[in-house]
Amino acid sequence: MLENAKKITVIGGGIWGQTLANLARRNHLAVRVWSRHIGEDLGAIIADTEVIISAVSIKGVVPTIEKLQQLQLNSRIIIVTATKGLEPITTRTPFHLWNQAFPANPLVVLSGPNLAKEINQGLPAATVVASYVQKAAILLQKLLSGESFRVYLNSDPLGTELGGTLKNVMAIASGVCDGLQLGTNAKSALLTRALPEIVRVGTCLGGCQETFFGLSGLGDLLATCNSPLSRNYQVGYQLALGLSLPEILGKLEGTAEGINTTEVLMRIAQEKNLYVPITCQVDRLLRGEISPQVAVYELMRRDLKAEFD
Ligand SMILES: NC(=O)C1=CN([C@@H]2O[C@H](COP(=O)(O)OP(=O)(O)OC[C@H]3O[C@@H](n4cnc5c(N)ncnc54)[C@H](O)[C@@H]3O)[C@@H](O)[C@H]2O)C=CC1
Ligand SMILES: O=C(CO)COP(=O)(O)O
Repeated sequence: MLENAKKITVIGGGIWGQTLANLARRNHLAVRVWSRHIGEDLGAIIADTEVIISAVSIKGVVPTIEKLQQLQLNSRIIIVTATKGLEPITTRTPFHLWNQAFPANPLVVLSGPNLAKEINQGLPAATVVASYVQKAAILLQKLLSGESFRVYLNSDPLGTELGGTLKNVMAIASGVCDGLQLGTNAKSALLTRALPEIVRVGTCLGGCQETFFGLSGLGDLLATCNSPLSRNYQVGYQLALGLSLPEILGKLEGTAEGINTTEVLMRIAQEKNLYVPITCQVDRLLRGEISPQVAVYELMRRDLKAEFD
């Protein structure tokens, strides 16, 4: 099978795009990385490509799609989306946007607990490739799997994508929890309550409940909410230390998608009448309306309720 994928093009030269390219190179595949800064002709690069992996941040998804639409993409090319975010204007996920633009191409979502820096060090990690086109997901599984990178299949691309997207909001909350030194009980309560919030939103947007308990859901929630390597966690942590958002973003390496996701998710929640208490406090905090301490207080003083309802 591997020999059939002669060429992979990764779009997005950030740390995640580079990491995915390295994983494919470890399997001796011919990989090109294209980013808007390199000035190379994307049309020439994808001329004989069989797989395109999009690893741009959410703000780059629509521009990337528009660029590829001008290039009359061959419908046999497998498109893989590795972005974790919600498009601000349409509130849609990257899977929706890619599917709408290229309905004839096999489309795969790649998402999981994948802190790029750890993967680049060769530390063991696992991820999920999800698609309605099983053959395409199986090919991706073979192309990227290796000794230190284990790739699982899933047939729920939307749920796989939403788990990775929604946990970024929770990672900001988790960073606040650690930055304020609220303790292990608080952290455990936060992460455990974060999961049903993710499931509530994720199933409403079309994901399967089961998916959110897997690697791309709970797995990524645990990784991102517990690691200083996560940019989203760092945003929350540093807000708790008293830094302002512009100060934090000025020094942050790469994108913290949870900031945009929180804003978009609040609009979705209002429109669909979804109960999202943690997201709501993260939103008020990011807007500068409340302090981290008040966000915690507001979460604790809500009406008492049953654990499962
Ligand atoms: N860094 C990580 O550990 C992981 C990141 N991700 C996700 O992958 C995506 C990219 O993450 P990183 O590489 O870390 O971010 P990054 O900030 O390092 O890179 C973002 C990339 O998107 C491109 N981009 C941004 N706006 C664009 C535009 N308008 N047109 C074309 N390209 C544009 C940038 O040039 C850059 O190549 C994010 O959605 C992130 O959540 C997923 C798994 C792991
Ligand atoms: O998605 C990630 C790990 O799975 C990366 O998290 P950050 O974007 O918060 O760095």
